[in-house]
Amino acid sequence: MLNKYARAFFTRVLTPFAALLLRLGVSPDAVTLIGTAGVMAGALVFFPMGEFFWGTIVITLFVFSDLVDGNMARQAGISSRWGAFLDSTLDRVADGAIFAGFALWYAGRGDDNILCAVAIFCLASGQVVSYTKARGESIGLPVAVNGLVERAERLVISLVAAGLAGLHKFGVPHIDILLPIALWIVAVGSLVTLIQRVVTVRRESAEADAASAASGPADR
Ligand SMILES: CCCCCCCC/C=C\CCCCCCCC(=O)OC[C@H](COP(=O)(O)O[C@@H]1[C@H](O)[C@H](OP(=O)(O)O)[C@@H](O)[C@H](O)[C@H]1O)OC(=O)CCCCCCC/C=C\CCCCCCCC
Ligand SMILES: Nc1ccn([C@@H]2O[C@H](COP(=O)(O)O)[C@@H](O)[C@H]2O)c(=O)n1
Ligand SMILES: [Mg+2]
Ligand SMILES: [Mg+2]
Repeated sequence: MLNKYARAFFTRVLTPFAALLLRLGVSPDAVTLIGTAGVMAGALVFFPMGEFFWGTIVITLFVFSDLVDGNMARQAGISSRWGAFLDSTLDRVADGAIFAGFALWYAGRGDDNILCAVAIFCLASGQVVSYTKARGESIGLPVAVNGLVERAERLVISLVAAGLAGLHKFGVPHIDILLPIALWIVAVGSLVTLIQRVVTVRRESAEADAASAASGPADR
């Protein structure tokens, strides 16, 4: 949903910045790599220490690089298969670091085995949700469904909650409850999304197999 409705807005806002980076000689690949490194540092340095406010600030500074890199590539007319591969692959790395950061907190000083497990479930299910689309498309299916909770939703729900939960350290009472709530929402939402995508791929592959059986040998 966010990908559909918010992308156009962010494209307008980020286009001048993307143009500036191109004029400075920065490449889209460099933005992809630096953005991922920044997200990883924010998540894996701050979250395991329970510094959710500062971790979220650092991650937010870098996570928008994922919208800037493609914008730069399109403006410069240098969108490439390699760029698409690098972008998607490093998305998985960045997402893994964010939910690993939460899991490490709950495995350590956060001391909550259930929330640690929920964070690990968010990590794994998010990766599988993205994989369903990538694998479905690689076998020639349209995978014409995005589902309830795509990557943008996973990030916005968990990062907004983490940033606000971090205000607990500044004296805001009870606000830390937002992070567990967000993790549960992302976990359940990712499971629903996974089921939506698997059902779609199952239907599309049955249709494609039936069509190729009618016209010749199956191509798998
Ligand atoms: C005192 C208050 C303190 C609180 C501090 C809060 C600070 C702000 C907190 C959070 C901000 C979070 C922003 C997160 C922005 C995410 C942007 C982003 O990178 O989105 C990526 C997304 C997808 O990009 P791609 O097409 O490159 O990726 C594809 C995708 O990953 C597919 O995965 P799948 O969906 O299938 O699982 C893969 O299949 C594919 O391979 C891959 O290529 O981009 C978008 O979706 C574009 C839309 C972005 C919308 C961002 C909205 C941000 C909105 C609000 C944030 C600010 C809110 C502030 C609230 C403050 C509260 C007080
Ligand atoms: N280093 C890069 C990064 C991205 N691309 C191209 O942009 C597409 C992704 O667009 P986003 O707005 O989601 O970043 C991607 O599929 C590539 O075509 C690139 O070429 N090089
Ligand atoms: Mg990108
Ligand atoms: Mg991306």
